[in-house]
Amino acid sequence: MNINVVGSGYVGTTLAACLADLGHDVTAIDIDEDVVAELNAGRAPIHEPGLDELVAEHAGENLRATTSYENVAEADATFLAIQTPSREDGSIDVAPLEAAAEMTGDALADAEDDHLVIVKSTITPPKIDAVRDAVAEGAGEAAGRVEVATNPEFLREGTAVEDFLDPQKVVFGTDSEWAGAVLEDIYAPLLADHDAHVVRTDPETATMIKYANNAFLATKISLINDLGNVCKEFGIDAYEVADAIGLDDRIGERFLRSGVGWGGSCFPKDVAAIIAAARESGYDPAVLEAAVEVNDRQPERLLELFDEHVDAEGKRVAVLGLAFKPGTDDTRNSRAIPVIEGLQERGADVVGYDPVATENMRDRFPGIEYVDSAGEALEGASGALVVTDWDEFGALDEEFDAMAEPVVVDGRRIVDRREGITYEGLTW
Ligand SMILES: NC(=O)c1ccc[n+]([C@@H]2O[C@H](COP(=O)([O-])OP(=O)(O)OC[C@H]3O[C@@H](n4cnc5c(N)ncnc54)[C@H](O)[C@@H]3O)[C@@H](O)[C@H]2O)c1
Ligand SMILES: O=c1ccn([C@@H]2O[C@H](COP(=O)(O)OP(=O)(O)O[C@H]3O[C@H](CO)[C@@H](O)[C@H](O)[C@H]3O)[C@@H](O)[C@H]2O)c(=O)[nH]1
Repeated sequence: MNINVVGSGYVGTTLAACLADLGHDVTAIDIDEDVVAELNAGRAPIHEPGLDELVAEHAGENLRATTSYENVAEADATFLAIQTPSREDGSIDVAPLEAAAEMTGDALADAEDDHLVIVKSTITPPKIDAVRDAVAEGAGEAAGRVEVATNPEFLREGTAVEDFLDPQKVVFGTDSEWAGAVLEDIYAPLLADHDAHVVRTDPETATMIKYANNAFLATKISLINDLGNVCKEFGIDAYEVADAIGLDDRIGERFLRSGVGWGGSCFPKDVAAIIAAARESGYDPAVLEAAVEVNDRQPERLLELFDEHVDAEGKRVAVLGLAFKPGTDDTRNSRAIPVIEGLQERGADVVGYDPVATENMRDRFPGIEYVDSAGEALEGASGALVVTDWDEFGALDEEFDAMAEPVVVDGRRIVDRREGITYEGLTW
């Protein structure tokens, strides 16, 4: 099929490259000229394992990028994978998505053929009408049928390609059999090879499934963090407890790693958005509000543990890990942000290290020192705070010997306790 993907960020690039890999003819549209140039040069504009290879394989063949909406109508369907950032009150800002929807609609004004516009972005159920209106405004009385569907995305950063190509479930939110059939056709090459569950529902329910999914997982982590904090009070290892409760398959072993909390572009934004949407409708989701509160407290707890060992004022302090999780260069809502802020408030000279996320963090904190290895960060440091569970931190050993004060406060249980360092885990 001939498919457009509007927006070439984390989701859009993965989607475009994977659809090309499934044999579709894909046009990626982005307003950012640099992103378009990267894609056309055969490089992924973001760091994601396996993505560079897919883009390199398909660019110039069945994957091309452009800043123009001119040929949108030539495709069978257009995915919208545009950012939906948080506003001050936690609700999502759909203005960029609406703008893209309107531009897509404009491009469909003269369309003779039917065209399905598919919202990949994460939006709360009440916002779907805004996208429908924006598309309809542009498309007007197009000769062909133009409809809006939702198809939320469940990929995780760091394993995006793998998750997209081997999903546990795909969710089709459609208003008509025709729209459902278009989505079935798009996903047919993928579903032929994988026994993923296919959930067929209406557009609003589909987006609620996405929010419920993320809210549940984020709350699961906050719950294990809350329990982990209790464990720490009692001198009990929260990981031993988590491993044991995870054996109960009603609980499940995954997403039970306690530590400095959840960050990233999705959990914080999505939990805030569903809370804001619920409140707007008159309901206060108390458990979700508590999940956010626990999450906000974890970085402060990490810093308080650090205070017990080191007076950071005027000292060089290492922050190991800047990305919100390993495997990505994404620093959006990384727990490293409140940790660095807390260290700065304490008057520390912060030195940060991350294998891939330095440049993104530099935009947020241009004034701190960044180094090229964990060893360099530890050299002369009075303490280290571990924020991201990159495997390489687990292999650190004699690097700790070069520290001025060998204190390690580990927010991810990745560093091994060893002789010569004072080791403190957040919940163990
Ligand atoms: N990042 C994830 O892991 C993930 C996973 C599932 C769902 N989501 C959701 O998917 C959506 C996109 O997230 P993302 O992380 O890929 O965002 P992103 O910010 O990385 O990418 C958005 C892209 O859209 C482009 N863009 C903005 N306006 C445009 C326009 N009018 N026309 C063309 N391009 C335009 C931007 O230049 C940017 O490249 C969000 O709603 C997010 O919540 C994200
Ligand atoms: O046991 C755990 C698991 C995760 N995390 C943290 O939780 C955050 C999110 O991790 P993860 O879910 O692996 O990454 P994301 O890429 O943010 O993926 C989530 O958000 C995406 C965007 O909506 C969804 O598509 C995915 O299904 C959902 O897992 C990170 O800060 C992790 O460090 C923990 O603290 N403990």
